[in-house]
Amino acid sequence: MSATLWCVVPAAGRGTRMGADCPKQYLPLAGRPLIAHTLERLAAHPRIAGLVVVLGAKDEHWPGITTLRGKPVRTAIGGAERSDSVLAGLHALPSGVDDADFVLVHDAARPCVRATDIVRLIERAAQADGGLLGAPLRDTLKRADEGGCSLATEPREQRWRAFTPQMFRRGELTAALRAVALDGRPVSDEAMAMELAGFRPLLVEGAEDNIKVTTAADLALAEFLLARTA
Ligand SMILES: Nc1ccn([C@@H]2O[C@H](COP(=O)(O)OP(=O)(O)OP(=O)(O)O)[C@@H](O)[C@H]2O)c(=O)n1
Ligand SMILES: C[C@](O)(CO)[C@H](O)COP(=O)(O)O
Repeated sequence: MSATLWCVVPAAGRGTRMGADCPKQYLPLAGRPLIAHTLERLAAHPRIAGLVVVLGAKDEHWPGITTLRGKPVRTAIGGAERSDSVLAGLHALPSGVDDADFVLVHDAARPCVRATDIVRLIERAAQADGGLLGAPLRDTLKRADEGGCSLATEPREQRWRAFTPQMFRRGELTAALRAVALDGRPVSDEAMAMELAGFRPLLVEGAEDNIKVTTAADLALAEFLLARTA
């Protein structure tokens, strides 16, 4: 396996759940746009060769960088769904990234990812069909009715929360995402597309502070977490 991998960074979302006046990946966080923290962490990682950042079609915030920490930064234009954006990012990888090469996919909205978790994912998922960072559910899980009342308690055994990065071979992931796009089947992460294609991605436990910034409350938590690992 190559010593370094390229990373596709889906950053074409609108951040509707955040309810801000700009896409959440450009909101200020500890004095810089949220996306800057994520890209900095990825570009600084010794196992990452370069980045493909997937932008919204009318993204007026992107600063137009082409290198970061001496690593190449390419861009692509995303689509309506996150999976469309990831597929666009895979197409924008350099020709030197073969179909058999592993690539990483990491949400722009996850700025707190730990370098050690990325290493563990790369080392372990390369021994499998690829894999993803995640954490076993540790809280009781409830199924709610429309009124917000608890209907039942769901089993939490063998239930994990999926994070990113997720890591798969370029060719296999591209084919899996193309297949679900053709079927019009929504997938919420790369691993779901790979599962549907018959693969069994390895779940690699990572730190639960690898949060996805989705609502305003997450911004304050992300700021606290970034300060801890500054
Ligand atoms: N069509 C899309 C949708 C999402 N994303 C990216 O995928 C990551 C995770 O998605 P999410 O947290 O859902 O971001 P948004 O789609 O922007 O949020 P919302 O669902 O609240 O609009 C984010 O970095 C987002 O920018 C993307 O590249 N293309
Ligand atoms: C990919 C992901 O971050 C794994 O938890 C998640 O599925 C993204 O979902 P979203 O609804 O696009 O935020």
